[in-house]
Amino acid sequence: MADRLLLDRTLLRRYDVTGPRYTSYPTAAQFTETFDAERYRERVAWSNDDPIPRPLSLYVHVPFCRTVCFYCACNKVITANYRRATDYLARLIDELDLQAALFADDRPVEQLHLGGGTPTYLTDEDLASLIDAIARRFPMAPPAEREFSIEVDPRTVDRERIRHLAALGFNRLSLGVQDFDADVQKAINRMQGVEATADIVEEARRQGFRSINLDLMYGLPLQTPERLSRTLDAVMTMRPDRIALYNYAHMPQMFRIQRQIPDASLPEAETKLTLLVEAMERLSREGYRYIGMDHFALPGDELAEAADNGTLHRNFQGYATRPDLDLIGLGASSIGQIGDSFSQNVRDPEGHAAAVRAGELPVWRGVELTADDRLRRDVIQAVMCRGQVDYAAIEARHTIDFVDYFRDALAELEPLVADGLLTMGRASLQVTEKGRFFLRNVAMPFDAYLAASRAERRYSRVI
Ligand SMILES: C=Cc1c2[nH]c(c1C)Cc1[nH]c(c(CCC(=O)O)c1C)Cc1[nH]c(c(C)c1CCC(=O)O)Cc1[nH]c(c(C)c1C=C)C2
Ligand SMILES: C[C@H]1O[C@@H](n2cnc3c(N)ncnc32)[C@H](O)[C@@H]1O
Ligand code: MET
Ligand code: SF4
Repeated sequence: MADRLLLDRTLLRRYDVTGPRYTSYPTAAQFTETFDAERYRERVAWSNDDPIPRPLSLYVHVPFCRTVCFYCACNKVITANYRRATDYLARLIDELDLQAALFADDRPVEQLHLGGGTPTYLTDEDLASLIDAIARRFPMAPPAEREFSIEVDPRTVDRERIRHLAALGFNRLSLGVQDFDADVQKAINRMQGVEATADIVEEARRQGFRSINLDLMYGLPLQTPERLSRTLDAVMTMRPDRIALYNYAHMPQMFRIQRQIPDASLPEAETKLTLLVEAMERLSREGYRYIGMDHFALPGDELAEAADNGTLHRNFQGYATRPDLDLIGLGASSIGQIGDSFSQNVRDPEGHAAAVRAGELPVWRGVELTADDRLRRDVIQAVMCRGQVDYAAIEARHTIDFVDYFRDALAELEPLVADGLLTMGRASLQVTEKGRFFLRNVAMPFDAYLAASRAERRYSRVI
């Protein structure tokens, strides 16, 4: 790998257009209500009939938080009333009953992810009963084959709680940090000490967690290159296996709470570029590999190895190392993927509760992939995960003539070739070192839905 990052500010400006993040294709914007609970049940039945039963991945959404962070774009409910969590947990168990009845019993749970909101809003006892409820209804893969991860708000846990999470079988952690500067923290309503965070990372290491991720953000109010640099000093003392560095998407018309962040407190476009470039250069100097999009990993981490081996995959959690698990989404707003279909639950906990109480799956919307969707998904995955598209491989899987089918897309990519972001041969296209930072710009011409959704301007910018 090049020891110097080829991040070019001119190119960053030129390619800062709006676009999806391709955690799925089609993206959630293409989900419709014609895909309902009935269709979901049908898809699960088909998936049970596959000759090789696919193992399962479970995502459980826990929407509660004690306090609100002003930047937050997640689906969450801020409450100090723990009864809401108790009630929600009971409804999750109702939903587990409905789901477990659909799946054949030769399909073990190999992956479990608790996300939010704040899963650690739940007490140790309630987290234990949630895991227990899952294990009573689904066969669990043997411990060595399990990947159990949880999003942890460091402000809600201590060393003892980390030991408890390890005892429950969790082997991966993702910690929210964002920025350690006190002024930035005040501006985002998230006070969080370096030492408490470092303690948690240390305890997680001691407990043998396989991978520890820290979430950081750039473009936050009052953030300066100096402040972000000091945050990175602190982060480097912890040396997490993975780092997610998200671009703060400020969309106050869509996320009301962001109105607490005055526009004037946000860094200007040029400063934001400096924040990104300097942070990326720093992470690179510190030995982190750039995986793609917002993700970095230390060499040794499974994500970095998958990137090297070309076995990386993209899913709703970002990048992943395993393909071909069927994903069951549980809880409000969660997304599932069964074979060639996606589905999403209703967004609000009340709607979720009403459905499962009535004995109905809380499916809100979804999509079944057409042959064209599957083809384009394959190409977009190749771009996002390997930075390379081998035409013959795609042709073999989808019986098309690549150059003929994607004539328009390839023409749209010509300017990117001219800018040195990719090379195009007769048999393949290849993203260059310089182009790695613009994966979604390379993927976008292959997206058949983009023209329409772009008109609605619903996506955040690349930088
Ligand atoms: C972990 C929580 C997050 C979820 N999404 C995001 C976070 C941090 C980030 C995010 N999601 C959206 C945007 C804006 C535009 C973009 O980059 O695509 C950002 C920064 C899209 C979005 N998320 C929700 C809504 C209503 C929208 C806009 C409409 C759309 O594009 O479909 C709410 C929402 N976010 C998350 C979930 C599970 C959820 C509820 C359905 C996760
Ligand atoms: C799950 C992670 O998503 C990130 N996150 C939360 N809200 C936003 C936003 N508006 N823009 C970008 N990233 C965000 C935080 O880093 C959090 O830890
Ligand atoms: N709520 C947790 C935190 O902020 C996890 C990331 S945000 C969904 O730390
Ligand atoms: S960032 Fe995490 S803790 Fe903060 S409001 Fe969003 S979900 Fe809750």
